[in-house]
Amino acid sequence: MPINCIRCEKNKAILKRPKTGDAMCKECFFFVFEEEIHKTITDSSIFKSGEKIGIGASGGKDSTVLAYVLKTLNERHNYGLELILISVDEGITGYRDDSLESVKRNQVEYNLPLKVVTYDELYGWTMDEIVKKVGRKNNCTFCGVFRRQALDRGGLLLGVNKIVTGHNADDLAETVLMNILRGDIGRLQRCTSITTGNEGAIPRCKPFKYTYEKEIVMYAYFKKLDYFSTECVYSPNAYRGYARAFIKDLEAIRPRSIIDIIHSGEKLAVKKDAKLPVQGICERCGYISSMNLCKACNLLEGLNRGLPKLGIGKTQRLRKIYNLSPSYSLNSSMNNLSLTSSQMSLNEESCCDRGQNNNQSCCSDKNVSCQSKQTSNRLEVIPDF
Ligand SMILES: Nc1ncnc2c1ncn2[C@@H]1O[C@H](COP(=O)(O)OP(=O)(O)OP(=O)(O)O)[C@@H](O)[C@H]1O
Repeated sequence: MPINCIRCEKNKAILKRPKTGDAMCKECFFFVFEEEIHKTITDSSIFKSGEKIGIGASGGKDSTVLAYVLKTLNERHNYGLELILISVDEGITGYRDDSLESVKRNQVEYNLPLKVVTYDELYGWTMDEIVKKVGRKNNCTFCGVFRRQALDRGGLLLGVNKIVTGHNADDLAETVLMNILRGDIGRLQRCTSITTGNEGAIPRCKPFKYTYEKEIVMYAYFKKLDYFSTECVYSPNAYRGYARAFIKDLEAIRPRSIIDIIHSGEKLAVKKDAKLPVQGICERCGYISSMNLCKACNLLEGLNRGLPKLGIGKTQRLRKIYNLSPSYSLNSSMNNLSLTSSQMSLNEESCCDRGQNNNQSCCSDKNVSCQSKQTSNRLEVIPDF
């Protein structure tokens, strides 16, 4: 016998909410799904009116739904935000080129500006080329490190105040679990925060922190959103895959498990005297780093020197073996970061526009290009945006 929607009590229920098991009609599901995200946003005061927000848009389901829902909520609740899509093209043939086509269609559909930054322009390497060099085993390390930085670089070029990503509750629960398994208390402490990166780079926010992946898929399906759903052609992160499978098993028995793991992660406190990595900046490119050289610079140096394993694993030890000093000057595209697609040079943007503390003196005029050689390859971090 058909049952009625638990919320409106009028329409026929056509779905069962994965998160709660509630039987609902389509319209009520859309509304509660969106309003739960609105509550997450307002409870944690993620945004301030007038801010420019970059949406990390990969063309996948999470970021497509994120763009659609943020646009909806921005209009419905008058957030007063300027929304921009930022896509990173890692240079993965048969994967990112196709997913970027979805982003471009959504850009038109949602009437939002789009900025695409590419690994090729930023680092002088595409992922296809990197995989040829390093093989399939460690390529996810390169991709993850470069993507994180590339999104920040795109955000800096556009002058965004924050970047939002489509990381969802399942992703967070996996990350909590992985950090526990690795005993990584530094990351464990940070990973459940809805906003990260306040200490240096552009703050990153996760409005889907409590949103279940299954509900995102359901929402995208019933809204008929245009997204790309193929897995990356290069080997997936195996370790995360096991954590994911374990969490899916737990969810099947008890859907609350996902939220419970996130809440446990939030409640885990780190002893005051525990030694945590100290956040500084990379002495080569200026990006946030707890070491002299950031991970991206290490990986890039390895690639450019024909030592692709240099940045993987125990970097410091490998640098000693290869007798490499952190101040070695890298003659690569990192030293001349210039985004041809926008005709904007990071060199100018970074040292002139953003006023990083230790570069304050390099120039004060917003429109003047700073010629300082020393700072020319620095990615500006924004201590207080
Ligand atoms: N190439 C990219 N360009 C811009 N943003 C990206 C890119 N890849 C990932 N992101 C951002 O990081 C989030 C998490 O990425 P992840 O690789 O885990 O993919 P996912 O969980 O499949 O998400 P999606 O379904 O949006 O692709 C995405 O939702 C998106 O906001």
